[in-house]
Amino acid sequence: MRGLVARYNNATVLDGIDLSIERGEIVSLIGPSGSGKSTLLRVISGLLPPREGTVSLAGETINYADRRSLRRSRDKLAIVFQQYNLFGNMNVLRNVMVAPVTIQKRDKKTVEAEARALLDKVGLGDKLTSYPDELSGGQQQRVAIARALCLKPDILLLDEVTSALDPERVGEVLDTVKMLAADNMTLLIVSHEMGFVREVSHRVAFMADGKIQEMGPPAQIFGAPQQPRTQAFVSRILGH
Ligand SMILES: Nc1ncnc2c1ncn2[C@@H]1O[C@H](COP(=O)(O)OP(=O)(O)OP(=O)(O)O)[C@@H](O)[C@H]1O
Repeated sequence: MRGLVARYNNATVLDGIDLSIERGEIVSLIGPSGSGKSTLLRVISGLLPPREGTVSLAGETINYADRRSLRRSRDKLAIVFQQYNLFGNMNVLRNVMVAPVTIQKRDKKTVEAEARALLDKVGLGDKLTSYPDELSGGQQQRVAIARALCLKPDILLLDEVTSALDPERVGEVLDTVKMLAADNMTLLIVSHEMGFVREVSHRVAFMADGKIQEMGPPAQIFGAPQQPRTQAFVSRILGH
């Protein structure tokens, strides 16, 4: 990402974001409420077109005004939201299979085998025929993660995936993400779970006022932050 600027109406929410992520790298965005973390994920995934700047994925600059370019980028990146947005009228297996089969036009049998394997992996192999409203929030979120992975993205964007969960359900979803990390998945994570961020990230970016104020390995950001604003933020959260 280079020089990314985003605005809602006239309010500048991203104010020149430069960030590059290597294949297999796990980068987390932290920062105060309203600093633009979720907006950055929305811009990357094409939900909010950038006003300025560029995003390139595996060497190709995404043209957000061009549907074909956007389609190609959507084959390479997937996003999981705080609200899992599963299709209520489809069972778990169908939820995971529908986009690869209908949008990516992949072979149904192959997709089904992959979907079953992914659901097994996230611990839901016995829930294939359940409907979303028969599952807990944590289980639904794990289905949403399996659904995103079934698209075979190069990078997975995770937007506060545990924020809507009861505290006792947070751990199971974080464990699922840790499993992806162990598989060398490329991840861009927005999370308020600082212990998790510290454990799983290769680099952490501290955002405030629509800018990356400081970026470094977790040991730097949490242990020896360089910028006064990072210091203030970290000492406030560690104080809690
Ligand atoms: N749809 C929208 N319309 C107008 N303004 C918006 C919209 N979504 C977000 N904003 C504003 O953009 C700014 C950044 O919001 P964003 O959700 O990216 O912050 P965040 O860092 O993810 O915050 P949080 O940690 O609370 O989720 C905020 O000031 C917010 O009020």
